[in-house]
Amino acid sequence: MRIDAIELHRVGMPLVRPFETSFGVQTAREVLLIRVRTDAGDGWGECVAGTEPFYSSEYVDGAAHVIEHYLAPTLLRAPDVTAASVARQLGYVAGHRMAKAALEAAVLDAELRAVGRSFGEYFGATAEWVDCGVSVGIAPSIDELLAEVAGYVAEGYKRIKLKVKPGWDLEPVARVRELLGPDGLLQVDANTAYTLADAEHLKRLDPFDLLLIEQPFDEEDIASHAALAQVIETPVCLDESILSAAIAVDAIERGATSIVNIKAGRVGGYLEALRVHDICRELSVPVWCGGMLETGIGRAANVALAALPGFTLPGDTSASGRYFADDLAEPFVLGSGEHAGQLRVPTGPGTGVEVDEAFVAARALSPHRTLR
Ligand SMILES: O=C(O)CCC(=O)N[C@@H](C(=O)O)c1ccccc1
Repeated sequence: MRIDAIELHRVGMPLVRPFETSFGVQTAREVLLIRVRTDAGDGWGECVAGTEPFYSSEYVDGAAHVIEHYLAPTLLRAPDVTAASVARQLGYVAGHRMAKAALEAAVLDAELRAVGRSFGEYFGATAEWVDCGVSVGIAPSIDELLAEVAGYVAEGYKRIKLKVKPGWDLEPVARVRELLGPDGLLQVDANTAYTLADAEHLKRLDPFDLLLIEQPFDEEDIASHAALAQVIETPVCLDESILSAAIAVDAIERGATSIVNIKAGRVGGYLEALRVHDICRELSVPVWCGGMLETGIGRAANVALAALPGFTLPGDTSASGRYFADDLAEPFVLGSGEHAGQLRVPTGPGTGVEVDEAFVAARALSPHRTLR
């Protein structure tokens, strides 16, 4: 395809409730959306970089800058661009995986819409519905945490993930385990808030039969995660550390992770996410789909990804209403009956969602940029 223009849209989306993690509190998403205009039609992609460089080194202003000054000009100059060529064409720029992923996703959306294929069909999805978990932030009090969790259980979510940090871990986990009962699926996410010195403390989570403990240590400290895995029963799962399929293999082979959280934006795009899925499947390592508070664009793509056979654990593919009162596309709503706690995999061309351009314009934080 020839890319004629690349649009950058900055949209403000308030969260239905504050979302607190070990690295801060979010009350809104400032999301960068990409629309590519090609000779085969348009496509939308979503950049998962947050407003601040706290989850990773990427942040939305940086992503917009590197797209405007490096990545978009390269694709606009190229005589032919396909989703499969984007990573190679942009490889001369180091890092900036979330920015690259947004462009690749937009190109993939345009490419697949042009031939009437869905993301799910292109990825090799084997399910029509995916099991959904939900991520629960650090709460002002235990009672407020329990009320929020009870609400999600009532909505049918298949798995609860609690954000933890030093001082907010054992008691919240104990109380939520009590609320869920012994069979409820429960896991925790530390977002690098601990160090190996906390190993004995983290071992005290073992009696609560957690599915996993996610990213307890610094994203570059693979060795400490391997050491922790030797002393605790709870399986260790990496998120921030896993930037590519190659790093996933290294972490798995070093015993640092026995379950992998896959986020397309973190690894540079959905095509690399497929490679992570495939290598984890070969190594018999379960994966699940992480979330970055995506709008309907990224949420649709994540649900399609989560429909692959290696995604055997419920992911953070929650209903749109978990985060947003209104979304830029038809909201994702949990199924009922036999599909309780599940989201249906979109079957329309590309992501399968139609972006409400009036919504995007109305929520624009600044005039959109059109690069040619
Ligand atoms: O369900 C979601 O989309 C959010 C899931 C979630 O907890 N995401 C966390 C994470 O550390 O994985 C996150 C949120 C915002 C920004 C970065 C990371």
